Amino acid sequence: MEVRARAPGKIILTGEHAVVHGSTAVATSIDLYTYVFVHFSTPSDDGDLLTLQLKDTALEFSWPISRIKAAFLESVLSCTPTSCSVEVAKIIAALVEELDIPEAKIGIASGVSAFLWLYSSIQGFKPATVVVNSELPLGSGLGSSAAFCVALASALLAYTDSVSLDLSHQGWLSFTEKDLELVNKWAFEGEKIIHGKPSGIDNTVSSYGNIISFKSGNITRTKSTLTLKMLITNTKVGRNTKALVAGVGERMLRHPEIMAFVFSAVDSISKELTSILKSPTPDELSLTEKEEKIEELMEMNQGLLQSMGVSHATIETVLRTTLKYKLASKLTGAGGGGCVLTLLPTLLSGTIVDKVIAELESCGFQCFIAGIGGGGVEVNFAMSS
Ligand SMILES: Nc1ncnc2c1ncn2[C@@H]1O[C@H](COP(=O)(O)OP(=O)(O)O)[C@@H](O)[C@H]1O
Ligand SMILES: C[C@@](O)(CCOP(=O)(O)O)CC(=O)O
Ligand SMILES: [Mg+2]
Repeated sequence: MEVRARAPGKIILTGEHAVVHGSTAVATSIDLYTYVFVHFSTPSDDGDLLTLQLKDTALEFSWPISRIKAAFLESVLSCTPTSCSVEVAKIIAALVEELDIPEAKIGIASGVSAFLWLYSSIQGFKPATVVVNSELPLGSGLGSSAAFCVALASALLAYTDSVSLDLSHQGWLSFTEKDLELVNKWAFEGEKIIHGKPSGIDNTVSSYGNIISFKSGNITRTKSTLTLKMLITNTKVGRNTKALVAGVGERMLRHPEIMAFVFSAVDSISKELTSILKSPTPDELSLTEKEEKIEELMEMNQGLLQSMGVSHATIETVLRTTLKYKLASKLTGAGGGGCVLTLLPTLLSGTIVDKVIAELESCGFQCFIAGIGGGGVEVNFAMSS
């Protein structure tokens, strides 16, 4: 029995961090995917191992099923999405500790922990080989952690009675709305292990795709009347979402009144963006006006993110560089390095785009334009690894 799942990454247009504290955020899927392939062992297969191959980091881990059973003491198998208890988190941490992950790749430990929780909760103690690879840069603000959890939850649920999928379907297949809700809830449990306190926006966009407005777990799908073109610049400065989210939480505790105003301003920015995206765009003039308004909202959001303490010297360099070409930018995701978005207005000449990309790349950054607003997670029963 084999299945492959693919889940998209995302960009947050407005509202990161503030969304963790109850503000509205607007995000959209991008056409870069994380793939999870699962081969469930059959009696004819040799061995009794659970193997995890992480292609992006060239790491492979194997556990004898007996070792996992002995560590967990009792089954955590569950039909409904469940949070990892403190006791089980300790057991998983001990299993991960034994792996001796090299210090340079230690960020992967949280992903392996999320894997162990999702695997044992959805599949129990069964031998299998799980292979993960991604088109997304890891830890850069494009939601690789959520895409990992969504693809993993989807592949692990695919053959269970909890979802209804046509197993004879050839090619990529979507889940029903009800099944997507289940996938999304399981993925959120994985994100909790990786992020500590996720808002849930990343796993929701990765599950459902498209453009969404998200506030305190409530999702509004937004049908945009304009096609946004965003340049994504990866500063290549690695960072960790969990630490950045915790940092904003601490600033909130130190300055509750001020931060409440900051979060409320972000909420208004996201609401205004949603209404701009939804309103009709009858002609070129209104398109230009809308793009100018979006640029202003992005600049204001960036200022507020700076006040939350999540910008970075490299992000400021991208902002300064794009401003020379009269282009507006903001960080996307957790910040502290990672990726920056620059709106490329529809009427902007290709020469300017080429020039700005060349200047950003001369600073050592990596630029790309991803397709945005595509569909969410899908599974495929016909593709081998
Ligand atoms: N393809 C992958 N393989 C292994 N672990 C992954 C993969 N994608 C994400 N992860 C896990 O997610 C972490 C990155 O998540 P995070 O800091 O939230 O950044 P982002 O979600 O913006 O990429 C990685 O350090 C790792 O633990
Ligand atoms: C900072 C935050 O708003 C987004 C984090 O996104 P990413 O992991 O940096 O891709 C956190 C969250 O919403 O859970
Ligand atoms: Mg993440």
